[in-house]
Amino acid sequence: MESNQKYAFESIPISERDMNYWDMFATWFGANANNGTWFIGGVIAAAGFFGGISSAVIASVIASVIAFAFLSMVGYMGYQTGASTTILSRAPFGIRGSVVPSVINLTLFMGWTAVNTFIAATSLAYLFHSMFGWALFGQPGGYFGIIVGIIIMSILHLLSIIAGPKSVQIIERIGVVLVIIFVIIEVIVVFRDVSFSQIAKYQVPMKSKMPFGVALDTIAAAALGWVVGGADFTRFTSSKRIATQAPYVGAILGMVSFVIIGLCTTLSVAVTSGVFNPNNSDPSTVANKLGLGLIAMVVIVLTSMTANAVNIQSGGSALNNLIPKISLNKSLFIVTILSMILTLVPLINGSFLDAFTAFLNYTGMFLGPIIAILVVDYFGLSDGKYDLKALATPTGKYWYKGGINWFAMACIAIGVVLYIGLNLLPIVKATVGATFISMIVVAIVYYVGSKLMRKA
Ligand SMILES: O=c1cc[nH]c(=O)[nH]1
Repeated sequence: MESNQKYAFESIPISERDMNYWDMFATWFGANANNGTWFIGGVIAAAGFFGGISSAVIASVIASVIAFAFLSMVGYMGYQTGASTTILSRAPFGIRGSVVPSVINLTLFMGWTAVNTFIAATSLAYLFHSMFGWALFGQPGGYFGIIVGIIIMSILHLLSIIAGPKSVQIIERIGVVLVIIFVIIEVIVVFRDVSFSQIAKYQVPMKSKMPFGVALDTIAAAALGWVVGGADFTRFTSSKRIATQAPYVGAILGMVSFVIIGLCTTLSVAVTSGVFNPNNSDPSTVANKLGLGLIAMVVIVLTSMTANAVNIQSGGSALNNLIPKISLNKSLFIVTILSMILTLVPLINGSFLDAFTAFLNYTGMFLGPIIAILVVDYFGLSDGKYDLKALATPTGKYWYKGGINWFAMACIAIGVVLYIGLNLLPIVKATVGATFISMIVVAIVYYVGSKLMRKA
């Protein structure tokens, strides 16, 4: 425990770190191979094809190769210091200023937990419909099945975090093997009905076409959403390779494979029904339309558990930084319950796709600048070393002015304004997207500005 009462935090000593290579691979594969990614694959299927290759696949490979390089970097920071991402954010943003990235992390991870839970609950509602004849969501009386689904998923989430990081570790170890087996079965079923060439030849209707840069931004937002949880897990690892390589490989494979599954299943429905509707990209609806039944529903529930175990642990770590008095295990419990309540929002809001798109924009806008600042501060301005005592010491070097580094805050604001502005330019939307450009600009401004201020 790095002590200074109010701002004390736990740095995991090397002797207590027990996450091996497979754990890290499974954690990040399981995190990314999830319902949300599947849904995104279906949505960005609208980007069409480029030279016979799906633009969604190209976008997912490019964006995840770039974005997950930051997961490795943040992973390295966690391994070196034994501290969580939000604790590390005290160095660039200030001990009090770290409240900003912590609140963003907390809302982000609770939001993702809600997204994955909602999709899984929709699947359970389909099962209840076929088993007990309960109405589906969208039909009169359809709230009952989905609410029961949300409660069941939340109980499963509580079980998966019951022993804190230890039970998350067990869930990932077992869950990922099951996910891989079921997904293989599912892919076989999809390609029994529709051939690969039928999918590859499918022309997305002009009115539904998604520009390439938007597809890139969508994957970037999803991938960067994991980056801010990186150190929360690698602080339990004992080698550089486990902390950097395993998350990178696992995350890319999980993300790209589930984008491909979402893409293929959504396009299969479009090929067989003649109607392309990204609103119906959610795995439950698609699986049901393709007659995948029980297998798909099991995959959806399992992937929701493996992804949400990671979401809840990262959300819990953020809450822990905000209110250090609450233990990590209590924080996990609170985050699970709050996420369950948040899952009810799409029931009121009406369109799940609209709520999800707005949420992705929120995450893309804030995460790019925060991650750029975190990484530049550690590797560029601090030579890859933080003073752990000072991270918990008011009056120390991470206290800045009143506990806040206002320059880092201004850089977040620059990044957000830039992201919004770039999104207004059709050329950016059609090509590189706004996320990575705003990250590069923020990184340069923060690096140069900080150097100049240190000299002055
Ligand atoms: O893509 C993401 C990022 C964070 N959490 C998720 O569930 N999905």
